[in-house]
Amino acid sequence: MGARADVSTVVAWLNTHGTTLVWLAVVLVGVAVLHKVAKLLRAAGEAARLVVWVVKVPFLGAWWAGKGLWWLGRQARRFWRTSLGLVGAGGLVLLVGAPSAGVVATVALVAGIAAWCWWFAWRESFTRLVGMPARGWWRHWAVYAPRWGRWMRRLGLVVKDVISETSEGVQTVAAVAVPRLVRVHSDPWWDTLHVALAVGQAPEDVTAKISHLRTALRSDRVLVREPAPGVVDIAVQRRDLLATTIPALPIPDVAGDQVDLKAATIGRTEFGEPFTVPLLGGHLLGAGETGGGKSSLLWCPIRAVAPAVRDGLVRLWGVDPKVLEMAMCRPIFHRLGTGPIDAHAILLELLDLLEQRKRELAGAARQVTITPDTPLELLFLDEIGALLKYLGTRQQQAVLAQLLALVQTQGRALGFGVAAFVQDPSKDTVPVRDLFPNRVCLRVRTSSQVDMVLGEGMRDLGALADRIPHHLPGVGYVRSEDQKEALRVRAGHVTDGDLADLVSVVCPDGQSLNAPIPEKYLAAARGDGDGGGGAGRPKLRPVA
Ligand SMILES: Nc1ncnc2c1ncn2[C@@H]1O[C@H](COP(=O)(O)OP(=O)(O)OP(=O)(O)O)[C@@H](O)[C@H]1O
Repeated sequence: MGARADVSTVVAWLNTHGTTLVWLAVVLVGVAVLHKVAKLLRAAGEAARLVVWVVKVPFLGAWWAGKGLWWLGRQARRFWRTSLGLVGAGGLVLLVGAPSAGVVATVALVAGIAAWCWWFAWRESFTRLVGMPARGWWRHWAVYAPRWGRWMRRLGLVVKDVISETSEGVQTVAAVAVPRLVRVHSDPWWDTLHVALAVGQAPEDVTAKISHLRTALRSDRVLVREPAPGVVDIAVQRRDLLATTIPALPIPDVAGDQVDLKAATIGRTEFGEPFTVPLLGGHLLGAGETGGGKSSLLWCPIRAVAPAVRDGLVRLWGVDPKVLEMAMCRPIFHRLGTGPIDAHAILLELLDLLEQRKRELAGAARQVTITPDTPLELLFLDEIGALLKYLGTRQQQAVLAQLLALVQTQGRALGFGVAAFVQDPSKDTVPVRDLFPNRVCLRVRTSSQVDMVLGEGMRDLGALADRIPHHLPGVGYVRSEDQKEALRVRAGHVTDGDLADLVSVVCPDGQSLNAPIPEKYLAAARGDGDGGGGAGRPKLRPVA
């Protein structure tokens, strides 16, 4: 009775839940089937991937091989000398077989002897054709290339392709481009690194790192130039060409009309080239503290044009408040003065000549031709600061500055030039400073004085005139109208003997070219004349 009741209970339960059980079973079987199918598919996928790889590998191999060949081709083209050498050597080995050690040693010995003979007999051509390229190649690969990437990264001279950047500043960088060191040119004094900039860089980025480059390259002097768009030359000084005194250059043994008045050679640049200054068509300002060597900037240009002075194509006018310097060569000066009254009188006379030349040339020419009738009138002002700031009254100084500015602004095309020298180059001392297109900054006291002389930012570009040591008088930096960066230069050292030579060349028969300043101009300068015929020009009161 009890057992029958149990069975009927189970049947009743099954009647109620049978469908559910069937569905459960179906689901379980479904899951099992799916699991099986998934396993089968995975196995098939792996097999398929394998098939894909089997097909892909040859293509990938071909792709990488092609890429490698392309890279090799580019390297072979870039380093064509090395490539040709390797091909030649390889061809030789193929033709005659590998040489024995004895043959290699003999060839090396013969080549060494031949090179030595070449060097001994024709040093210049050997240096140019063998020495410098070999040194450049060696320094490229042994010195610069191994460190190049590291230096560029540390100096921040790389360009990053930033894909994204989080708010915390974390960047995702796809690639880093480093400026390419293309070639190194090397001579005994300088290495010049030709660098191709990366896209995203400007030459100014490199210029801004000059100080850092000096530290990295362990060099006293680094210059950056832009020979072509996207390319910079970084010149690294290895030895200083200006470390030893340069004797005064010989006075040119030529006729006066052969003298180049637009480029008088007065010394040497840091690259061993002639250091020239334009005397016709340009005014020159030389600044430097006491003992800086300003006298060489005075005498070297005069020595350079001495034959033209002798032949009457150049006339020298001088004002020297210190008296001693120019008096050494009084006979070669057309006029020579010492104080503000003399300076004033000389400027009045020059302005009269200038007016006269203006009248003669008006309508006939825009530029004077230098002849004995219309010579180059060169005015030298030693210690212009004394004339414009320290001597005389404020009014006298102001008038002198005004007259000088007139000569400077109107005289260039008419054949009038001014060369002035000063210890303190501030505007306060030399208000006409900006009227000198050519400037030389010898050793100065402060870094700000460098920019005063050479122009804004020139010290940052490497013109460290405030760091010129005391044992290098005559060394300075020059910036002329057509140069962006300042060049380091040294003027020749002019001794008393050289000055005596100068006088004997300019006045061979012993006759002096010097004449006193005409009284009418002196009277005008003192305030008791009519200004030398220069109506309307400012007059000076007598010096107290
Ligand atoms: N180019 C040069 N090379 C080597 N020595 C030089 C050169 N120029 C000048 N000197 C020497 O340096 C010293 C100072 O030179 P210099 O008298 O020209 O200085 P300075 O700038 O005119 O000074 P100051 O303003 O006090 O007259 C002198 O002994 C001179 O012989």
